[in-house]
Amino acid sequence: MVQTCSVPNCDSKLIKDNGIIFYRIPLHNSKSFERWSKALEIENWTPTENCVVCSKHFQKYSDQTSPSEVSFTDLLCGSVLNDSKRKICSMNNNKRKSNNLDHTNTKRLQKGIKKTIPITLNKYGTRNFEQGCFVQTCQAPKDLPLYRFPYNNKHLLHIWSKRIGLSTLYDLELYLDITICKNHFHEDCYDKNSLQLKPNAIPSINLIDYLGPPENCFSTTTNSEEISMMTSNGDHTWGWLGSTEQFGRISELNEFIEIPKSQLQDEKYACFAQAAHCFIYAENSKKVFNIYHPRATILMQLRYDGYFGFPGGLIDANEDIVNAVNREMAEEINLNTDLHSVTNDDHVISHWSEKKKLVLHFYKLKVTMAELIEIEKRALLAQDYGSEVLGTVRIPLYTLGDHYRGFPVFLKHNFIGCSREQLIAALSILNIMKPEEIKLALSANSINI
Ligand SMILES: O=c1[nH]cnc2c1ncn2[C@H]1C[C@H](O)[C@@H](COP(=O)(O)OP(=O)(O)O)O1
Repeated sequence: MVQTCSVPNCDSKLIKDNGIIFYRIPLHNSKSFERWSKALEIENWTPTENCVVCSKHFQKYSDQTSPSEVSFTDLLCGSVLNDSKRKICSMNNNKRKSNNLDHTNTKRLQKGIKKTIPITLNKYGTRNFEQGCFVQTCQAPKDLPLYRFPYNNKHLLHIWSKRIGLSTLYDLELYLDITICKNHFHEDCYDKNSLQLKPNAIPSINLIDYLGPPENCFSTTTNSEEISMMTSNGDHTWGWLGSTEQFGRISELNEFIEIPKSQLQDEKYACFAQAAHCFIYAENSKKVFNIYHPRATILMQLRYDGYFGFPGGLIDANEDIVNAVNREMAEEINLNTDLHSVTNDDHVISHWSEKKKLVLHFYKLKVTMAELIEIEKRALLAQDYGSEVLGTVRIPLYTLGDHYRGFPVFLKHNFIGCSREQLIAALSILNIMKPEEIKLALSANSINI
């Protein structure tokens, strides 16, 4: 059956070389969809995924020639409307009503967590998606055209995913909510006039996880190994999950640099993603096994990706840093923030990574030993316990007689982001350990035992 334009009384047909371009209806963006319906003066419209609108209904394209291959699934229609030069006929710029975006799916994808999550539906009964570029380090202007993920082509989808730093293929429905902007595609990838993506185009520019030539912007081969990794339910991803997510990748040596306190407000850091974490600790003089001086009791956590880290997380847009770290602690360890919360005065240190385009702030929260035990107990009931957080742990701050087991062994684990640097800095700044003790622990070697 030949695809026809969905607008009543329009008989345009999707036929190669007839000069008409077809656009998918933005079903997943309630704001755009509302504007389209109004502009096309169609009431009670319930189009399906296959419905399209032809270029006759767009001012710019009304008398232009389409590219010979029309791929109407690639260009996100909302972005056409966002561009003031290309407005849909008779469209008026109504004030936008806020819609009910569900950020959870995107966050899960960024984390690498495979989960079945309820999707919010907008008033049309279709899915909302978070408009914007999914590449976490993208600094391109927000109004660039956005492209949907090629979720009808698993091979291509897998390559897109890997190029933008998702190490595995997730539930296809999660990809429906996310888009990548034009900033990541070589100019050969799209038609200069229509901005439609060409078949097999893949992102190759301004990507943290792809450093190859930008010309490598079309998928040409079918790699059977890659295909065997593809799954729509994530069951065969063991060994891959969370291994290379952009922010979560293991850091390179000296990748994180301390930001002097006087420079924390610098414009330079404002465009980076920001996260804040917290060092919860209590003074403790009770000897371990009646032998070892514990110095203090400090909580870290085993994360879903196998790394150790501190409670905390990414700061949402327009969210205050201190509010963010308190919110994250409530989510991750069920901290009662009415009793315990950090303030600006609890700031310990901040770092940044130019490569990850990430700024990491670190705060302290001092409690009594009795309170710390309560915090540990409450953590088992946290919303994120068993998924993002696999448990809180105390750090062994003593060293056994072999000069290796204890704190030196703990430091040999894998730590997320700059949490190892944060731990070492806090121990020293808060006078929990002497610099020479820390140095000794860092240089201790298993050959001694
Ligand atoms: O404890 C930490 N110390 C320093 N950096 C950290 C720590 N934990 C995570 N990170 C880095 C690397 C992460 O990918 C980002 C985001 O943090 P995360 O806690 O995973 O964020 P959400 O809970 O997903 O918001 O910060």
